Amino acid sequence: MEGLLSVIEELYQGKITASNTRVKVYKKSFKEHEQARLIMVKTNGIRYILVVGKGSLFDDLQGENIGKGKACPLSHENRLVLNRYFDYTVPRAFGTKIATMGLGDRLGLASPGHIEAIKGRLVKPILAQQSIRELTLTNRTMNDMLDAAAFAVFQEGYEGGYGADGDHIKQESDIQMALELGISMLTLDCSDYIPTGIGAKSLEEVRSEFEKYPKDVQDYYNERYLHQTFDVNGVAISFDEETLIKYVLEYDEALKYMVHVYNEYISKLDRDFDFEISIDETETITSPMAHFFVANELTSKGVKVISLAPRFCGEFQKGIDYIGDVEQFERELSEHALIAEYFGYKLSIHSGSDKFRVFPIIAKHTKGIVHVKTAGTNWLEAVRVIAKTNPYLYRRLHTFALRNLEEALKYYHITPDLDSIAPLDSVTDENLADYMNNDAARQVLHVTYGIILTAKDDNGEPLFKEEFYKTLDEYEDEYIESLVHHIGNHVDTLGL
Ligand SMILES: O=C(O)[C@@H](O)[C@@H](O)[C@H](O)C(=O)CO
Repeated sequence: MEGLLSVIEELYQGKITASNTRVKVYKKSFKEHEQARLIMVKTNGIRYILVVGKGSLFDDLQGENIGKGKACPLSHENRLVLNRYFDYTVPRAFGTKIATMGLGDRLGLASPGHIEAIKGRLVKPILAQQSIRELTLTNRTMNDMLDAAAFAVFQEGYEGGYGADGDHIKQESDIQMALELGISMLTLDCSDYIPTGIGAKSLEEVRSEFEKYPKDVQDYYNERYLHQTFDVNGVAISFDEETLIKYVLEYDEALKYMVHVYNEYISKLDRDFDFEISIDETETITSPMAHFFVANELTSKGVKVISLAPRFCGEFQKGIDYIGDVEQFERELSEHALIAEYFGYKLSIHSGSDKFRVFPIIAKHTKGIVHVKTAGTNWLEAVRVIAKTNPYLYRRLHTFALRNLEEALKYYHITPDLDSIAPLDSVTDENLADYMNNDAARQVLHVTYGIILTAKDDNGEPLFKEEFYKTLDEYEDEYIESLVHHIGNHVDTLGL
């Protein structure tokens, strides 16, 4: 609480000079509401909202009395108070008319940089975006994610609107929980309902599986798709028996789940909402025709999606550029984009971090109406700051990540060439950050975030987490700069 008294006094008098060197004042956060004045500050690495004045906002914010005001911690309860008084701190949906960018923040520290990076661009930020996998691996809750984003928005005085995505949710209990907590977007991960290997089966094999479906279901699909051609914004799509049956076997169960979730939860919401369907985290590549099939079924059942994430050809591995045939990608992407446009939703690009080779293609065909998810790359920028500012910590993280890679591979599919990672003892402290320019090192550090952040020493104390946070706190401006540069490059290359 050192030094807060003088800032509270200044706030009371309405002239913040921020001359107190023990307290960092986030001047952009200054707000007046009726007879209360607020500002965010940091002292000894801890942030507070200082409030002076009177009225219900002053009374509702909970904190310690200091002089003429209060120092309120960034608690969940105080976040809810901010949400009640300042609309811009509440996550909101964006619909289909503007591009959005998922800016996953595994540490709860990246949003100030993200806000700076997208300000004034043709894209809205989904600042709160964490998958159940990420929350589990980092031991965080959905509320931790929502609190961090709302406080960042307040800190930066950013009133342009932001979203909160319950990302890659599979279970109904998680859907319910996330909706109750106030997310504005849900990414329904249907991968558990999509069998793999269907594409490789013979017509006889798939036909005999299809024949096990009730007769009315078989008739339904045959009548809707066989012997017809669909004109999708100039692309002709028609299904032969084998293709149709394979799509039914691949997507029928997933479609049932999508319709169920939409009818049970999404359609009943009394607020605008961005509902995204994800069929990307599976080995089954979504051809444009399969995409059409899924979208056509959803539309006929009244399911309104704001975005849909197909599994594109090639590989969208975490934290590195696109792997695969770029020409084929462009051919297919152009059709995916036309299909999305035809059905009136945004194409969603998952694992969108660092896909610089294909961003111009995505920009060209989606024409600014797209959703791109990033997450791990924001964590990697944090690791870059650690490498530059705390070499000793970086060296320990690096060694630990390589030793524990096997464990992380249970959750992520990556194929790093480990031999291409220079031995740690051959790299000087000044050059440690270069590891963040090596694909294999990036991938290793990308997927081991959970293991690193939750590692404990023999006494059960955090092995890295506290020092990691402390370093980033000390170098918060460097982290902001890094993100502005890196996410700025993403946004530039995407033409947004
Ligand atoms: O790591 C995760 O679980 C998530 O960040 C991603 O799968 C996310 O959906 C994404 O695509 C970020 O690029």
